[in-house]
Amino acid sequence: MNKITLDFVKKTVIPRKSATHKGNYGRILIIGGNQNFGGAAIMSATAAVYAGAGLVTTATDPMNFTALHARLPESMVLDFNDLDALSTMMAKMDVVVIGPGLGTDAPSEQILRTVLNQVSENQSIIIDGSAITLIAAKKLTLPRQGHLIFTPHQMEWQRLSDITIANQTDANNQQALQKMVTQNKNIYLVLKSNQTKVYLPNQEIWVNTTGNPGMATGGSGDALTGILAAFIGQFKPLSASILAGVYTHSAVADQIYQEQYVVLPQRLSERLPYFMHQLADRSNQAHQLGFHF
Ligand SMILES: NC(=O)C1=CN([C@@H]2O[C@H](COP(=O)(O)OP(=O)(O)OC[C@H]3O[C@@H](n4cnc5c(N)ncnc54)[C@H](O)[C@@H]3O)[C@@H](O)[C@H]2O)[C@@H](O)CC1
Ligand SMILES: Nc1ncnc2c1ncn2[C@@H]1O[C@H](COP(=O)(O)OP(=O)(O)O)[C@@H](O)[C@H]1O
Ligand SMILES: [Mg+2]
Repeated sequence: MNKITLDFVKKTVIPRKSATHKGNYGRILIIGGNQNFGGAAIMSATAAVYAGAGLVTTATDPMNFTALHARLPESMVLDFNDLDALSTMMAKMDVVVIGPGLGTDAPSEQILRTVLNQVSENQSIIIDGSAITLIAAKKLTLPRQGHLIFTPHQMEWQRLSDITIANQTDANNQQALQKMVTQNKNIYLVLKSNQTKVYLPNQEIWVNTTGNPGMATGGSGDALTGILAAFIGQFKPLSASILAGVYTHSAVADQIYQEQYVVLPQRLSERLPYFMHQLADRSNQAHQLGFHF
């Protein structure tokens, strides 16, 4: 089993080049946040912005526009009920997150179907939360094109794979993935738990080495989706960006957990730019990230 370590992550999160602009660091679309779960979309978008995404647009229920603008003016907004506008926007995006707080009612399903139908070859789609629950419940067909990154927690993976949590062994999980590969051969599985594992299309399995129970609070997974989107939009190759994102999310949480009983996702996002600065700091030969601020 491969372990995601700090040295590995430092090879992926590299210093920025001078002759670049926001268009070089990923156009990200976050789709989620219905009238009950607006916070999920806001936490995902916040993490994406703080993890360095070049441009972030949040497609959500208009009820959330004011809160989102007030908390995160860096994000543009779109009414996710306007399916034509959503389709047009999808076509311009490098990375799409669908699911945080999307909900599972009929309008949510229409939004998800619209998005799955629009995925193009070079896009990466992070499929989380309600989107996973809906794909499982409605047996939706996966897009043939694009890179699909599923980020279920164990219960969501149970719904999608039909494997009970107790039986989610590597062998069983790989078998379920093989069935999904008949629909799309570029499927990545980030199976979240107290010991998150990442299953790559080349059959490698990577286990995360960071994380703590302070993260067991609503919104931690929403923040992960934003970090993954931002990393995929900025760094290469795709597999390394996913692994680095998983590590960074929990490594920042570990720093907070040294001082705080619970790791609030908003606090986690605030620290991302500091942590990434340290990761990319080539003068820091000691490879130590035990700083406090
Ligand atoms: N502030 C917000 O707006 C929030 C919205 N959320 C959204 O709410 C929707 C429903 O997601 P939920 O995950 O809350 O509900 P789910 O019903 O999908 O899953 C939660 C259930 O799974 C069980 N479970 C078993 N193993 C687990 C594991 N390893 N990690 C987490 N749960 C595990 C839990 O005990 C619980 O019964 C999603 O769209 C999600 O994005 C959540 O992210 C919470 C915060
Ligand atoms: N006890 C724990 N130890 C380590 N990581 C945890 C623990 N509990 C939760 N996490 C992490 O927090 C995140 C929770 O994701 P998720 O359940 O989707 O949250 P939400 O949907 O509320 O945002 C995952 O990244 C998971 O690995
Ligand atoms: Mg979740």
